Amino acid sequence: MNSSDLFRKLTCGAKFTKNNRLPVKRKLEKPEPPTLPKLNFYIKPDVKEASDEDADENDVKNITPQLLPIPETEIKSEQETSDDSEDDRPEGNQQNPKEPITAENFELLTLFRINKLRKLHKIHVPKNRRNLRVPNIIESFDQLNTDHGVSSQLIDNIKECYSHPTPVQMQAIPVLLEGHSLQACAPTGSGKTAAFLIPILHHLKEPMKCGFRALIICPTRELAKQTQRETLRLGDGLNLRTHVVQTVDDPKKGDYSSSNGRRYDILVTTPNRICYLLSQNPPKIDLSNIQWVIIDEADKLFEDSKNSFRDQLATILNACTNPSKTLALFSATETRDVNVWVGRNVPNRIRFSVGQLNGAVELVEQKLLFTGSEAGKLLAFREMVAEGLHPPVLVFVQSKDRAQQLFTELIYDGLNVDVIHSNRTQNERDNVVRAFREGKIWILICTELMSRGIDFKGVNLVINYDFPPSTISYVHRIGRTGRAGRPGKAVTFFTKDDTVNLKGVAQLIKSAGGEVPEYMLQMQDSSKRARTNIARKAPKRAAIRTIPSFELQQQQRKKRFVRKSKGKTKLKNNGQNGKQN
Ligand SMILES: Nc1ncnc2c1ncn2[C@@H]1O[C@H](COP(=O)(O)OP(=O)(O)OP(=O)(O)O)[C@@H](O)[C@H]1O
Repeated sequence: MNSSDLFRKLTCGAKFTKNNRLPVKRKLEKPEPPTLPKLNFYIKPDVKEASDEDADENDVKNITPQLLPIPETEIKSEQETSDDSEDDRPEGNQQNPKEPITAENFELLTLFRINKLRKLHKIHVPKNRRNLRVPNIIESFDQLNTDHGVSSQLIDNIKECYSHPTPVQMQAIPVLLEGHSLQACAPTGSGKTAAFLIPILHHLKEPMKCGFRALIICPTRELAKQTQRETLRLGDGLNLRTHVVQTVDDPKKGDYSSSNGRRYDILVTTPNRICYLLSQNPPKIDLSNIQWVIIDEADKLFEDSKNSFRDQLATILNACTNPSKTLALFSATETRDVNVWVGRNVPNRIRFSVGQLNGAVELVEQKLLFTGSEAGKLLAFREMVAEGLHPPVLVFVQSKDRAQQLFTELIYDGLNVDVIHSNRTQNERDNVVRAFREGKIWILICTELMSRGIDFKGVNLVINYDFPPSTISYVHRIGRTGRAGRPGKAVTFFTKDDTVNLKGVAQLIKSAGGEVPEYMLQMQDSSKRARTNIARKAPKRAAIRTIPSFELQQQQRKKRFVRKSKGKTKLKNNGQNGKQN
C-alpha cells in the first residue's frame, strides 16, 4: 500500500473543504527533513593515522589533499572533554540532525569544520578584540582560484614548486588576499615566505611602471636575496620586477626616485639601506605607491637595534603615504617587543600562530654535548668528523674572530670548509652562500648572521660550537635544518660557561620530544638579568686552536711556576710585614 492508498483509507468519509484541504495536503507533501550532510573532515597525512595530538603542521610533504570524515565519536568526545571546545565551536551550533539546512546553519557548519581543521594543523587564532572575521583557511592551492580568483598562471607557478599549502600558508594567504593586516608566527622552515609572496603577486598582477608597490624588509641582505629568488620562482611569467638594493652610494644605481625606480614593482631590502635612501635630500626613493609592507623575521629586527628599528620603521611607514597599505609581520618566534609595537600601531591586524609558540622544530633530532673546555670542543668536533659527518653541515660560533679561528683549524684538517661573517665583503659572502648551496662547500662556519631565515636545501646537521646567546637564537639556529618536512640533526656543545641558558634549551628539546638528562631540567632558573647580559655580550672563551701537547705541558708548567712564585712573594711580604710589626 502506497501513501495515497493509506491516505484514502484513513480519511474515508471525511469531507474536504477549500479551507481544510490545503493544510492536509501540505502536511502530506512536506518532504522528510533532510539529515545534515557530514561536513566534518580532516586532511589525512599519508604516513600515519592523524589525530589532534600527533598531527604535525610541519609535515609539509606528507599532507595529501584527501579529505576523510572525522569519526563522530572523536568529535563527540572532543566536544565533551576539550577545555577549549567553546573556542572551536561557533556559537549556537547545537544543530539537530533533523533540522533542515538553512544558509545560517550551513555557515556555522563550515565554520565548525574550518575550526576543526585549524586545530588539526595547530593553527591557533586568538579571539581578536575588534571582532574581525578571520577568513577561512584554504586546503589546497586550487581553492585560491575558486574562492579568491587567483589567476591560473600564478596557481600553476605555485604548483610547480609545491603540492599542498603548509599550515601557515593555509591561514595567512586568505587573510592577506582579503587585504587584512597580519601578525603571524610559525615554525622555522614552514613556508612563511610563500605565505606572503603569493598574495602580493596576486594583488600586484602585472607591471604598472609606477614604482615600488610592495616592500619586504628583512634583517640581512642574504635573506633579501633569497626572498627575491623565491619571488622570481613564484612570479614566473607575471613580468613583475623585484629588486634588492645593492648599492646605495653609487649616484646612478643608488637613485630610485627617477625612472630607475619606476621600473620595479617589489622592493626587498634591509632597513638600513632603505633608511639611507630616504634620508637623502631629496630622498632617493619614492615609496608613495607602496600597498604592501612585509616585515620578515620581525622579532629579530625589533630585538637587533631595539629603539632604532622602531624609528627606522616609523620613517619607512611615513614615507609609504598610500593610506590603504597593508602591513604584515612574520616570524618563527614572538617577543613582547613586537607584540607591544603591533598592538599600538596595527590594532586592526589579524593574529595567528602555528604550533607551540617559540618552540623548536620537532623534526630535528637534538642533542646537548658537554665538552668540558674549549679544547674539548675542538676534540669533539674532530671526533664527529672521524665518525663521519653527513654534509651539508652548518657550524655556529659566537663571533667573527672565532669563526676565523675555527676555519683556520679545520682547513688544516683538509676539510671542505668555508666561513661567512660580516667582515667578509659582500661579494665573498655571496660566493660562499652560492658555493654552499651548490654543494661545493660541505661545512660552513657562520655567526648569528646566518641564523635567521636562510634556507639552505637539505642541511643535515647544525652544530652549535658555541652555545647560542638565547633560547630564541637556539630555535632559529637549529631551524636551518629540519625544513619543509625534512628531518635534521642538531648538536650543541656546552661547557660550564653556558649554564645561563642551558635549562631553557633543555626544556625546548624536551618539549620537542627529545631526551635530556633530568638534572638539566632540575637546574635553578637563571635570572632575567643574567639572560639579558649573556644575550648582549657573549662569554669570554679561550681561542679556538689546537694546542700541541708539548706546548700544553709548557703552559701548565708556566702556570704552576707563576702560582708558586706568587705564593713565595706573598710569604715574603707577610714575613717582612711581621718583622715590621
Ligand atoms: N607548500 C609547501 N610545500 C613544500 N615546501 C614548501 C612549501 N612552501 C614552502 N616550502 C619550502 O620550505 C622551505 C622553507 O620555506 P621558508 O624559507 O619560507 O620557511 P620560513 O618559514 O620562512 O623559515 P624561517 O623561519 O627559517 O625563515 C623552502 O625550501 C620552501 O621552498
